[in-house]
Amino acid sequence: MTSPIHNFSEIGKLKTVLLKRPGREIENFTPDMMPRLLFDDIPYLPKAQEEHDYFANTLRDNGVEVLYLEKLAAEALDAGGAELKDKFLEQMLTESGYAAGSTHDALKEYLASMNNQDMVNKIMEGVRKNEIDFVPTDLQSMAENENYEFYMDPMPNLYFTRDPSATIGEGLSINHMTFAARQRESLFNQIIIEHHPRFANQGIHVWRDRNHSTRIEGGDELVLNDHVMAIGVSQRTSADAIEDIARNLFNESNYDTVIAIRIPHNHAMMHLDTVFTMINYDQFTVHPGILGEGGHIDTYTLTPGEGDEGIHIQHRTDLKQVLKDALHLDDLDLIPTGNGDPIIAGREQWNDGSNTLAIAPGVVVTYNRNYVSNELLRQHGLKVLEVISSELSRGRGGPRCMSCPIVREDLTK
Ligand SMILES: NC(=O)NCCC[C@H](N)C(=O)O
Repeated sequence: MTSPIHNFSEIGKLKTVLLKRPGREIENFTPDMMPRLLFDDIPYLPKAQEEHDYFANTLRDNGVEVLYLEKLAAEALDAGGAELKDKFLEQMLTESGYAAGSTHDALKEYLASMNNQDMVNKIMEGVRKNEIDFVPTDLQSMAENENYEFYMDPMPNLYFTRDPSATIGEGLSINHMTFAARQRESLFNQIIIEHHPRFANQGIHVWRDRNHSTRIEGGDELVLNDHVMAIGVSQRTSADAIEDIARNLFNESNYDTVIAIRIPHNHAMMHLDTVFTMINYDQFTVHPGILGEGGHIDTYTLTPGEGDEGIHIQHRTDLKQVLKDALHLDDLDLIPTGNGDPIIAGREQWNDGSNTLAIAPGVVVTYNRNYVSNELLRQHGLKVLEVISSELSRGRGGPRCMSCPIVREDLTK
């Protein structure tokens, strides 16, 4: 049986990818909600959709099948029938703060009356109070949220499909994410894997599910090859979650090495892939701002062994040598974002200059606005496909963040 998920590298020719076309959720909020929703500005939706379609078409033009999260979620619900729709709604409402009570009942009636696609879109874009003709009588609505406009918040970060789940080999992690603004997102991934005809009952391994208190996000999970991963210890991914997934991978898959890389814990660099990506067999982008004196950074290589609960950990700080050893390479090209200039590097990293999506070894998709980093990539021999990025970048994510690979061809060397 061919697995519907097959992803053994960061750079193998991309065959199928999961995207989310930005919808009303990216403009259904006010400036004072932005920090909590992890946005830095209010995007202009028609332009963001145009840019996203350009991104999707760039992938299609290069032989990639594009799947859409919102469509798969509705199809999964169609496949699961009335029972699944009810179960999903109960879970979504509970995770939105309404486990029971009159507001729960009104929201459930409102959402359940829609067809599955409309319901999925509505949940994603958020439910405002003025949409439902109902006067709440429960204490939560009366005493806590009286002046708040929303019953259910929008989920504007959904177009960063990289993060709520991450494909690894012929399986995936379905992630418990850090901030409330994103925690409901992975429920869509869960119903797709469990109920969509393309994925359900196909023996897909879930290396780690979303029912955890410890945190991990896909932007930190890099599949370097068919047995080595790199995972960021970051604002969004905790060390205990890395140990947990490493243990599961060591026990249940061919993965035998996880390199945990500690990066600064801040909004601009919230995931490892905002500062470090693999783009060819022996080439990586790296933001100079994560490297200390002499190019050092804390790395912890986890392998099966006799340490804590069967894991051996080696601490080293020479990133280049750590990668060369793990990938059995004689040399390695670490390409600095912004060509190492501190002002350009800081500026371009902010707009995802390090966040490249490799669609084949040495072929990358990047934002056009990062022209210094793009030119440098070309000088280092890469083929760079630029996509437009004025509105999409306001959410603080680039081409890798906006894509979840489902199938990549295996590497040939
Ligand atoms: N992999 C990524 O780095 N994704 C970007 C996520 C941006 C989003 N606004 C967030 O803060 O979660």
